Amino acid sequence: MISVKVPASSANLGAGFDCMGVALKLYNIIEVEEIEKGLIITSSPDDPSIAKDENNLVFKAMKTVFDEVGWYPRGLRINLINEIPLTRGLGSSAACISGGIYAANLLCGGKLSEEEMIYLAAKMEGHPDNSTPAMIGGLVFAVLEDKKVNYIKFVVPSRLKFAVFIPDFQLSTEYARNILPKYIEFKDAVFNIGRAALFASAITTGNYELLPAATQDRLHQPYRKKLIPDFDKIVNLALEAGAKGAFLSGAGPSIIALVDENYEIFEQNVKNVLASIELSANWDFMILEADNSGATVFSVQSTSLKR
Ligand SMILES: Nc1ncnc2c1ncn2[C@@H]1O[C@H](COP(=O)(O)OP(=O)(O)OP(=O)(O)O)[C@@H](O)[C@H]1O
Ligand SMILES: N[C@@H](CCO)C(=O)O
Repeated sequence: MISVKVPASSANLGAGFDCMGVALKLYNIIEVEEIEKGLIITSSPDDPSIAKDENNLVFKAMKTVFDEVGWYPRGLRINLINEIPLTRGLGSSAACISGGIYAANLLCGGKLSEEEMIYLAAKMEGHPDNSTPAMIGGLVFAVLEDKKVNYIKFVVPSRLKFAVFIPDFQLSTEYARNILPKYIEFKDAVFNIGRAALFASAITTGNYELLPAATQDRLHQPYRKKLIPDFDKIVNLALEAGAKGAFLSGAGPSIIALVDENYEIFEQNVKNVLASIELSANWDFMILEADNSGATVFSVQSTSLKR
């Protein structure tokens, strides 16, 4: 059996719609083994929305690898241990896709290179901003091209923390993409490219004072925040508590605030305010660090049946 650990991820990071994302220290574990025949999928916690047949996202991701390399297991057992909340903007689908591809590649003897796995994952997800950090960790700037992903990985220092606000409702990426406009104004495109460039420079040089300006966005948040009634309240409380920027995580509904080494004061301030204000949803709150490793194997027993 092969056990793979794959991190959550937060995409967009403000202005970097579909091209910036960071892996976070919150994990799903994917255990896979070849069996004589059939497909057995188990999951804990067991969520009824997780398919237990060929429609399961981890299985689908594994199958893209088998199709690519032309090797198929006789049968397959998959066990999923899920820590990443589903459909909350924390890269649960990318973790399934990148983790599934990574595990399948191990099962078939490592026929694909890292670049090939990164490309397959981004193609399956449709954009590379969650799948690439889920695969290789770190904060990633990535663009999906015809046959490859062009990307740069930045190793995030532990000084930078990610305060994550997770509401008790789901918002599917598909729905949150469908409500975006087909066209945007030229000035809004200019607004975002300047901030995305500023974000890349600020984050890689450690100039965190620029982050509040660099995390502004006009491409997706103005539309998506209508689906998240508490959005402005959460962003404002995070900024007032000392965050260096706060924005929608991926397609939402979770919100992420960037915090530096003073995070303990920030955490206390946020907890006090969250307990005292009226919100329309219940919000979980946790402070995470970036994961700089991505998908990793943490146990390999006998991998496949003897042929
Ligand atoms: N552990 C899991 N096992 C199987 N399928 C999963 C699992 N986690 C997520 N999925 C699938 O992915 C879907 C959620 O993907 P979606 O892209 O909508 O949200 P997300 O990936 O959590 O958020 P975002 O892409 O904004 O970060 C679920 O409806 C389910 O089909
Ligand atoms: N960039 C993607 C991330 C969610 O998967 C979006 O915002 O729709």
